[in-house]
Amino acid sequence: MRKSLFRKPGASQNRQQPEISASYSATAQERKEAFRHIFAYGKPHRWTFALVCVCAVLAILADLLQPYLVKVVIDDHLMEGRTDMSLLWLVGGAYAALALISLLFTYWQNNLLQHIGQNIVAKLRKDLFGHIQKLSMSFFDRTPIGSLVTNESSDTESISQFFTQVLLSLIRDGLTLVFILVFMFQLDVMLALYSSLLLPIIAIIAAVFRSWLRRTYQAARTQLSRMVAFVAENLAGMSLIQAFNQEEEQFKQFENRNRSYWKANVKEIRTNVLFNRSFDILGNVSVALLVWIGGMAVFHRELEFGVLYAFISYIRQFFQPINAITQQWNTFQSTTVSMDRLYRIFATKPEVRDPEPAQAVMVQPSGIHGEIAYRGVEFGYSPDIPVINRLDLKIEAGQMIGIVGVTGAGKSSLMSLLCRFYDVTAGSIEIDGVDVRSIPQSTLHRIIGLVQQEPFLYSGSIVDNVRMFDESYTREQVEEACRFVGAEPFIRRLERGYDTVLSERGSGLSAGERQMLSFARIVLLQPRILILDEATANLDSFTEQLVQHALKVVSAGRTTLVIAHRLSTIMHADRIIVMKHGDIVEQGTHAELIELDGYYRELYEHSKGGQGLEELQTG
Ligand SMILES: Nc1ncnc2c1ncn2[C@@H]1O[C@H](COP(=O)(O)OP(=O)(O)OP(=O)(O)O)[C@@H](O)[C@H]1O
Repeated sequence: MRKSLFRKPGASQNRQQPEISASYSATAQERKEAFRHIFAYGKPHRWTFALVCVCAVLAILADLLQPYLVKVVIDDHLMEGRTDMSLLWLVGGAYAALALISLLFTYWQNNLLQHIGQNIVAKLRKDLFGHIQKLSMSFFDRTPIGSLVTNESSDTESISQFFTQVLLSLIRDGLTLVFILVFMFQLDVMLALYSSLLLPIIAIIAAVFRSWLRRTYQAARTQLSRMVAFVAENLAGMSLIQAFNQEEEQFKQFENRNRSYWKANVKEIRTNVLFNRSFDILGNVSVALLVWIGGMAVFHRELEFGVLYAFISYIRQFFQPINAITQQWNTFQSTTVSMDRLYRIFATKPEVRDPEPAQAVMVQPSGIHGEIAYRGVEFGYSPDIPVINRLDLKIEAGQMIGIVGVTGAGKSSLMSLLCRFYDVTAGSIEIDGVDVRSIPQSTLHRIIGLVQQEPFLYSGSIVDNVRMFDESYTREQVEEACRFVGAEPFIRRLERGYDTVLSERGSGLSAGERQMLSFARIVLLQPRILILDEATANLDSFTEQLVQHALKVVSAGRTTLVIAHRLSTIMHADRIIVMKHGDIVEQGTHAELIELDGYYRELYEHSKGGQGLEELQTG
């Protein structure tokens, strides 16, 4: 059973909890919690992390020893005028071995790290999806689906980048810097001190660029999400755009967004290039100074030539890790935003919760009779706007009840409360005398079956859609259910019959056909209570007859509540409930209500007059 049945997309008035959006910024305490929560994902991999560190250290040492070896050859061999080749061969071999060691350990380090990253992201995605599935409808009311898709895809990916890139850079590049300084001081303290003067200059450049880089990065991300949101909305509403001939206007709007994104991207790239080039310039200036100062020292025989060579190599390598760490700053920025967002979802507790085991009433779905009682029920999506006002209603087991009322009267809300998509703010709802809040939700949702106004079909075969991918139901059972509700003739007409793969949301079928498949689901799942939000789409008279027949066979023997948009559906209901502004204003059979000459009759006459059809267009 899908929880989204009675959800009005974007209709939320519930603003008790802030929406989880890209612009959300966490408090220091929340950020700390977010870090702790996300770091916990790395904990099971701590030994692998340790191995990564070992690999990183070995690879760095192998890299940094190479200039040192050249220094040995220059100072101890060439400058000494020695002609014996054995040392040259030895050092050459050692150089090649170091290069190989560096390659191997870098490869292992990257492999291990990617393995950790993928494991973390897979677990995070799984946990997030599982958690989102348990959240209440109120959460989905205030959270755009697009942003949840982003959470599930790019936010989890950015967390993985944190473990694979940011952490690695901090470890590898941080260690490289330390080792380079150690090597330099070990070679010549004076030159090392001169070189250290670079550190404050580097720090100033990094600080200046840091905020600039962050701003341009964020601007580019904002423009990208604007463009993605625009495309998503447009694709979803393409039929409307075409029907209203809005393609050109929408294209212009897209072009504007596309251009803004392009501009922001170019700016970001330009800033990045400028930043990298500043380091390059600084690196070249440092080498020039080193050549000058060191050259003078070599000239005066105060410094060995090999040491100068090694220094020049080290100073060149010095900028690489600093550059890399600063580059990772952007990734780190987006990671913290993602961490905040994910943590906020994980910290959201379902508002509708299962009863504590001690208070739970363990009913058997098959043993339920289907008697329903609303007792003094009050409800509102936000505390200040009541939707249902102290409502009392008793429905006998096995009855068929029609619910009518103008749009916004509260019909769907009444049904959502029965399914516990939301909890009542006062009063209670009982099934066979048991408060629905005492029944575990998994049991409750097996007791109540839903047929939506726009039945949701998945991309998959007809068989899978009817059995909701639950393979404990056999194909024969599915076919029998479809035959039972009269859906078989139209299924047989499809090219691949029961194996026809439906496109997304079942768009290849008519509204009536989709409803018939929903009825088949009910026959298969056998809930004791059936809620039907009848399709408003004008069904052709043949399909309408089929749907009517299906409803008749499906509702037999179970308590059925029909939110009626067409009078023909509920004229023969045992009782019709007439709702207005969250209250039941009239109830009785069709004949009684017509006789009463009240609100129902008014609606009836109005619909007849307005449409010239025997329909009650209430929805
Ligand atoms: N998810 C929601 N968040 C906030 N308000 C909502 C939500 N769903 C419905 N409402 C509001 O609650 C009131 C009752 O809506 P409800 O959907 O129950 O009416 P309805 O009689 O079923 O209408 P319709 O026939 O159009 O489906 C309306 O004012 C509606 O705007």
